[in-house]
Amino acid sequence: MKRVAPVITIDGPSGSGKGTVASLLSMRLGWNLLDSGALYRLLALAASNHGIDLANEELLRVLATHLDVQFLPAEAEYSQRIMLEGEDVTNVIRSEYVGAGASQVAAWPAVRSALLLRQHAFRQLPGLVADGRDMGTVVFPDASLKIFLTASAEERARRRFLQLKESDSDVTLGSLLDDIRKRDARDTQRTVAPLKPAVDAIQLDSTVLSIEQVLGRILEEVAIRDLLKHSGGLK
Ligand SMILES: Nc1ncnc2c1ncn2[C@@H]1O[C@H](COP(=O)(O)OP(=O)(O)O)[C@@H](O)[C@H]1O
Ligand SMILES: Nc1ccn([C@H]2C[C@H](O)[C@@H](COP(=O)(O)OP(=O)(O)O)O2)c(=O)n1
Repeated sequence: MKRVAPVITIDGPSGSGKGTVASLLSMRLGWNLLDSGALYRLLALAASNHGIDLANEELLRVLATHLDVQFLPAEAEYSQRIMLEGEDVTNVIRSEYVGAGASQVAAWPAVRSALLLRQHAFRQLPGLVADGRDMGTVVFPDASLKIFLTASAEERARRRFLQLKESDSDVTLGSLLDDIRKRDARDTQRTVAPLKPAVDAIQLDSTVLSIEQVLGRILEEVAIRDLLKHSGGLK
């Protein structure tokens, strides 16, 4: 019988550390990585490039279906290179402007359905680490391990500020806290696939935990579930 690849999901609000931890975890396990938020970010950027209104659900659905994207394996320590229509947009899609657009396009049911198959295609042996908002609730409800990662809004804004201040001299801590609160509200209150912990998720508050401590907690759960039994141990 064909073995189905196991999945670990990491969901949570912006700045909780999902992307960093998912990327490190996928490298430690030697598993594939799905940064689902990048898909929504790419769609928002493509819409802006093609002059498509973020309120036009039908045009966004068509764009999502035909989105020309590539995720190239990490060359640097922990980042994939992300291409849109042949152009490297790895850094461009990380701006708060694109993040806010992503949160808007992500509220449309037709957009979410159009991106579902693409997300399932990342599920390949030996396993997948998937991060986002609805990985454990909607996209991979049968995941072997589900983590819901949080941190206080103030700590998440502080992290984002440290991350963005080098490349964007306009950002302030106050404006980022405001953006984070707006995005939290939109992502948790939408009708389809809202941000919420799966009933079987382990909740981790990273406010006072380091990245290594969060990774350590997740690796403990991986060991408890014996998730590496087919893939030859940690890298
Ligand atoms: N536990 C942590 N403690 C301190 N900084 C963190 C922690 N987790 C992540 N960070 C930093 O916070 C920023 C946002 O993390 P990221 O992984 O992009 O979050 P998310 O994907 O949840 O939005 C990054 O600069 C990252 O290095
Ligand atoms: N599985 C997902 C992933 C992201 N989204 C939406 C909601 C988020 O505000 C945007 C951007 O997601 P992303 O994970 O890249 O954002 P953060 O790194 O957490 O700030 O996309 C979603 O609706 N479902």
